[in-house]
Amino acid sequence: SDKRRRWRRGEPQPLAMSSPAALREGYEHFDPRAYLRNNYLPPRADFSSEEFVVPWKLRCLAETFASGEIRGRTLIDVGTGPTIYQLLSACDHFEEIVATDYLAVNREELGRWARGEPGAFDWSPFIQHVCKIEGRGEPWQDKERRLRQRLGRILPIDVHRPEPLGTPLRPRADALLSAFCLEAVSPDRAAFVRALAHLGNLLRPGGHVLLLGALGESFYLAGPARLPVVPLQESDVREALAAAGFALRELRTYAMPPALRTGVDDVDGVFFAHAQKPLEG
Ligand SMILES: Nc1ncnc2c1ncn2[C@@H]1O[C@@H](CSCCNC[C@@H]2Cc3ccc([N+](=O)[O-])cc3CN2)[C@@H](O)[C@H]1O
Repeated sequence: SDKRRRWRRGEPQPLAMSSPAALREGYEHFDPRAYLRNNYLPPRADFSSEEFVVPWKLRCLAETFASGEIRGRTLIDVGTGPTIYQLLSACDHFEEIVATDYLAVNREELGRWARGEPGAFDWSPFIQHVCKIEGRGEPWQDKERRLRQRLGRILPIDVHRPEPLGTPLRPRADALLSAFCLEAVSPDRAAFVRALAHLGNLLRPGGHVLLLGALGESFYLAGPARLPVVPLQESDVREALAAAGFALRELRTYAMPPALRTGVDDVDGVFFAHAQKPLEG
């Protein structure tokens, strides 16, 4: 794409902020409610057909956890942001879900939902859809209650640090999930690979990695904030996982339909990767 050619030629990107310091400054203006509105209300939160992006994302996760292979004591979610949809299928298989985010405003938004406080974002359409596709006839309120019970720590994180939590996570997590975070906080592909390698320190050998992310995205809006994103292709994701020492199990991609290209970003598509940290790691 011309975005990529511009990026490859090193031409100045519109509003690109090429350093971690500039990115940090950009995130000072991140508005969680605007971000939720942009991505988790209609038209993107359209559950009427599997061809829409939210059902596609939820199905990737539901199908991956359905086998029961991915389970254990702790799953850590990296760059949770203000969203919990990505944890709905995971929460059946782990005693504790550790949520993390760089911004206090996002950790506070998560806390409001976890405590069932008024004014928290309404995730019930997502919970109802996940219960439907998991096909166990589970009342959505049961799923909501279980995630709230298992959503334990909500911690600050910075993926640019070798120890993203500031101190080593002990015991290390049995699984790690990250949705739309790394490409949105890395100035370039090399930083994306380094961040991915840092996440490896949080995971036990043999642990599973589940990544959801944007393809071909160069910016996104979150209220007053306009954040730069490193545009990734499927091959970049494969190479980054290998470079970070993970063994790829499955990679699926989704092309964003015109109806969902709403101007809140310039996403071309979405990827879902399931990988594993080698046992001898
Ligand atoms: N240094 C850092 N370390 C860790 N987390 C950090 C750091 N800096 C910021 N953060 C944290 O990471 C951020 C995660 S939100 C990033 C948004 N990614 C782009 C956005 C997402 C999205 C969602 C859904 C769909 N779709 O089609 O369904 C498309 C798209 C494409 N646009 C934010 O929570 C920030 O607080």
